[in-house]
Amino acid sequence: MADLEALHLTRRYRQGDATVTALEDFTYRFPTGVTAVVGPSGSGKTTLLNLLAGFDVPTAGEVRYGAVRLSQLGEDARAELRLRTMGFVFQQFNLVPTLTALENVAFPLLLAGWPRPKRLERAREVLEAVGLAHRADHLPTRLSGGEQQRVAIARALAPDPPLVFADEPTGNLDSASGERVLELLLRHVTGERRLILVTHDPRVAAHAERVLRLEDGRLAEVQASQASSAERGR
Ligand SMILES: Nc1ncnc2c1ncn2[C@@H]1O[C@H](COP(=O)(O)OP(=O)(O)OP(=O)(O)O)[C@@H](O)[C@H]1O
Repeated sequence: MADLEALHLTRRYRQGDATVTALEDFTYRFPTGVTAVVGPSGSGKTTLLNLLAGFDVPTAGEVRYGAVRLSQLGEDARAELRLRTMGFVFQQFNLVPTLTALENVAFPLLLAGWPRPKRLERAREVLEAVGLAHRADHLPTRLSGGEQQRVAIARALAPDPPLVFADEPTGNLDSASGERVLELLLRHVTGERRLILVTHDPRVAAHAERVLRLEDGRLAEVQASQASSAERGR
């Protein structure tokens, strides 16, 4: 995948007469592999993710994917770019409650225009990879939290995106389920792929090759972690 770079990224919100600076002058070129983003509550982690994914537009600065400047794309083009290149895993799973596990996983493939037999085949394959082939026909309410998050991961990974964003993916899970979910995500990040992982949990951040620490909306520190690609069998 093309380089991913944030340049002087700044996001301010107006709140009545006051201005809140959620992110200020954030510049970083994201290498391939796993990057964790840590920092206290309110330090700008989710704001950063939303800007990198083009869900939100910066007040100043920009995000570049290779030659593409995200801020020069309209909303539809950003949505299209997300469909083609990005996967998302959130703390709240965000599965569609009226769709089965299989249909949830196949959903982004439907949006991307895959024909039905191909998308069902791929969805089955990815559900199998997260150990949930036997739950394919279940609605999310009939799955445990850990299982729901594994379905969400299968959904994020089904189109084989080169860039995956995960915002506190283990935040709602017990430690055993959290470990399993994390392992599934990490397994995907080979070659030129990137995983950008927001977390409060130092045990989760320890799996990243580098840890970015935000403080008051600023990039306060970039720390190389002990985790290495070799360690993860890449
Ligand atoms: N839509 C908004 N309107 C106004 N202020 C906002 C908005 N979104 C975020 N903020 C403010 O921007 C700052 C950064 O918020 P952000 O959600 O990015 O932090 P975070 O590090 O992800 O926090 P947490 O760990 O609690 O999720 C906070 O002060 C927050 O209150």
